Amino acid sequence: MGEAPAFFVDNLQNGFSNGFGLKSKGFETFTDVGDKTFVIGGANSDSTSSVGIQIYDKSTGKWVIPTVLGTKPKTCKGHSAILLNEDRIMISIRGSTPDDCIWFLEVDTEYVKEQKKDFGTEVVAWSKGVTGEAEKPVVISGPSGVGKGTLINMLMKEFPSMFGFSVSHTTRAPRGMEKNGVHYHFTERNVMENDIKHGKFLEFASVHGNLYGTSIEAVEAVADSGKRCILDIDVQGARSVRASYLDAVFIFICPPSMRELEERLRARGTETEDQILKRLRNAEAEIEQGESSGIFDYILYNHNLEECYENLMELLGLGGSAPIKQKPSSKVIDPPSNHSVSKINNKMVINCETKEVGNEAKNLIILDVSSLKGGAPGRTRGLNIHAIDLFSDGLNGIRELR
Ligand SMILES: Nc1ncnc2c1ncn2[C@@H]1O[C@H](COP(=O)(O)OP(=O)(O)OP(=O)(O)O)[C@@H](O)[C@H]1O
Ligand SMILES: Nc1nc2c(ncn2[C@@H]2O[C@H](COP(=O)(O)O)[C@@H](O)[C@H]2O)c(=O)[nH]1
Repeated sequence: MGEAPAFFVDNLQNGFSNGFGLKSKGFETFTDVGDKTFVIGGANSDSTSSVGIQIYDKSTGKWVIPTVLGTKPKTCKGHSAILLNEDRIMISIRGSTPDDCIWFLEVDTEYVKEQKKDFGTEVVAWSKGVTGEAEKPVVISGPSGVGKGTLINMLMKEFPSMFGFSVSHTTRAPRGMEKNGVHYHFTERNVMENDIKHGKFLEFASVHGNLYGTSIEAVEAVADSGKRCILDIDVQGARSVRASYLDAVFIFICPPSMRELEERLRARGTETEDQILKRLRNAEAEIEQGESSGIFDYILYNHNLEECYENLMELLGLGGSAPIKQKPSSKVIDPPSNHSVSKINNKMVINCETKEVGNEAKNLIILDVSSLKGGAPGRTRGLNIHAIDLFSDGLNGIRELR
């Protein structure tokens, strides 16, 4: 398979000779993939934002700074790197928090290949490794004023440990009671457009004259918390999500009539007359698409709120006695700063040695990577983690971490 060895570069100081003519700022790893060497850490990092990446192309003898996509790890005080399946590098971050220590840098996955075509540059993409799998997100769409927010609030109130809301970005101004980061991330248009350009959004659309969008991070953060993600987005957004990597359930909420919709919008009292008229004009096209476009798995009619809520719960498998959701156990994996990594078939072995007076202990963390799912630009899920404690007198115990 031509696996590259795990490299460790400890305590490198400025200006060390690394054989590449690369000025080191410390903590780089070098991973060969074909005729490219991926240098991770130090040299290209701007010290505050993230771990830097440079590529040395052996066939041309040139350095390339790639376009870097996905959620990036924060600057770290060292890491180890090992190549997985010739298309991604697994990185374990030293001395990191338990839920932040395994990362993947995709260098030749399908996603990266596609992005290379779009950008016309070298591209690499980060994703964070997490254990377990996420439940299918639920996309809820429907015309403005139909009652989407009301239904979602009821669901979140009744099942707070089960559902989490995907907080969208928008360029519209906050309404009276709306809080930044809770109801929306209220954003300047140029900032949002720049983030869209850099691939941070799962979908976005111009809705009633403002820009709205779901960031990849908003959806993944809910899944990370062990909850099922709910998205409240318009029909254009639902179409984009349908075409994306995200496997979701799509529900369209329909009003009993246009007249009733108008009454609800007016009674809510949050829009100006012009805005109400604009929303009502858009509603007609949205209802037509919601009912006929094939985007949606289910249509719910919100005539009577309680009935509609019952039907929504039924669809989500919460009818009758709802299952009690157990929070997934926290993933206790926290490699110390002096760990090393090696690869045996589909298992990554992180070797964490601790030397105390009179007691030499070896702690092996085994990462089974045979069932990885997802990946950049979201998360790499399905890591399976076990820890083995070896003491000087031999095998002491195996702890199942999940
Ligand atoms: N079945 C119903 N019968 C009567 N009023 C309802 C019903 N469902 C919701 N409403 C009311 O209609 C108004 C609009 O509801 P809501 O704000 O939830 O709509 P929305 O679809 O989230 O709108 P937007 O897309 O603009 O955010 C609210 O005042 C809400 O209380
Ligand atoms: N495509 C997206 N549509 C979104 C998103 N967040 C909200 N919305 C939709 O916008 C309208 C108006 O919302 P309002 O809060 O201004 O009343 C509504 O239909 C929402 O569903 C998003 O991230 N993407």
